[in-house]
Amino acid sequence: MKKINLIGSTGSIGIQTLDVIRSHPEKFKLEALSFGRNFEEGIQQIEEFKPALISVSSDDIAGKVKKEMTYTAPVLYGQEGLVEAAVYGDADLLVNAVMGRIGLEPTLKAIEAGKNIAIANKETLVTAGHIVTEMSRKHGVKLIPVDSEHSAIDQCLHGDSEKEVSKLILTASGGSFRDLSRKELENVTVKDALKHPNWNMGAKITIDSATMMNKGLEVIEAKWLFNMPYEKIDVLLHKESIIHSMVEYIDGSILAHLGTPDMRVPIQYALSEPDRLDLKGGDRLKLWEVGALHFEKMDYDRFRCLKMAFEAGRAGGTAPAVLNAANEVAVSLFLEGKISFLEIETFVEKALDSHTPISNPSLEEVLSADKAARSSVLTYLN
Ligand SMILES: NC(=O)C1=CN([C@@H]2O[C@H](COP(=O)(O)OP(=O)(O)OC[C@H]3O[C@@H](n4cnc5c(N)ncnc54)[C@H](OP(=O)(O)O)[C@@H]3O)[C@@H](O)[C@H]2O)C=CC1
Ligand SMILES: CC(=O)[C@@H](O)[C@H](O)COP(=O)(O)O
Ligand SMILES: [Mn+2]
Repeated sequence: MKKINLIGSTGSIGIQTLDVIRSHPEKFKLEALSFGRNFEEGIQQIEEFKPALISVSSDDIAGKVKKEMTYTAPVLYGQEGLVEAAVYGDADLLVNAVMGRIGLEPTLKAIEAGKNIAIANKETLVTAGHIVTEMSRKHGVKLIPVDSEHSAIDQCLHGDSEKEVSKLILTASGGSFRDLSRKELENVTVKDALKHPNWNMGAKITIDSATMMNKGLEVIEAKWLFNMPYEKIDVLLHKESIIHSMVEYIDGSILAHLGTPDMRVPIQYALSEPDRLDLKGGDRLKLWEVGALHFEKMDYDRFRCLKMAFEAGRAGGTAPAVLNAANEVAVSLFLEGKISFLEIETFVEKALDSHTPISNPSLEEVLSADKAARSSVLTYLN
């Protein structure tokens, strides 16, 4: 029986993680659970899974939970509570399904506590990949990808040596606006941006897919998860999201991972690897129904966020933390209707232009670059 701590339980990845746990009660047990503000979803999860520790974003939500729950367990809140939920008890695995850089501290603390990490929270690896990977090596814990592309690559690699790999090929759907020109992007709405063609995900990552920043963050995530130089990471436009990613070997062979766009597949694999379990429910891929798969070379002028992410990744040091922090703030401003879609990339570009990266930064230097980038983006509003 694998014991699991889950942070971000009420989000898209969190809910699907609980679905996997629910469908294999003989394999998985939920120990601790953390969510933010979604009380309705959270209280149902608490009553169903009866975790031994709960954490929420604030004191007022914690009060509501304590009043409503029908058994006794500690209910913590805030950043401290989030960390406590991540490191709780003798869980074997932390599933990090929170959105954004807030996932960094619980990840580091869980690594120190010797927990393997199933990581959906890509912002953590983008912000401080060098620290997270170094600490996981030091403490002998595994970083198991949940992101569909990285799970696909992990499954293709199957432990193969880096030396035999010539390229990791990340596929990109193109997001909600893939067929629009840059001119047409000037007036797109939040509502339209939130309509991803293939995946049903949280709001922030759906906007990241539309700007192609998601793929940029994934390039940096791949660099850290697979210890690959940027020269060996490529992105290919593939509008069907059927091939989740590929690995090209030095002899020219390419291995690809295919499946329906269903995040329960990589989530379940991250929980059970190296074993595979039945996927209960969900469609099987019927290639005769799909008919044809399409591929296009990436246009870096059209998708400038992807270009910026490659540049920030290559610059290294604190640059990826600034890219991520500026993007988190810009996306939330867009979702609040305060800036236009194209201003997301303009704001991120400005934050990167005004930042001089520090190489091999400490955690404090990373967090201070992150904080400064968040404040500077707000000043671009006026
Ligand atoms: N969705 C997907 O299919 C994929 C997502 N990812 C990555 O996984 C991560 C999660 O994405 P997704 O599930 O879409 O995001 P969602 O926005 O759907 O969910 C985010 C979760 O984090 C919780 N949360 C937010 N703030 C806090 C806080 N202060 N304390 C505790 N919990 C908090 C939210 O709680 P609440 O809602 O209760 O406030 C929610 O449970 C992201 O990094 C994303 O890039 C990667 C691949 C695919
Ligand atoms: C499901 C998942 O992993 C997302 O990151 C997805 O890949 C988004 O798709 P695109 O960024 O390719 O549009
Ligand atoms: Mn992905």
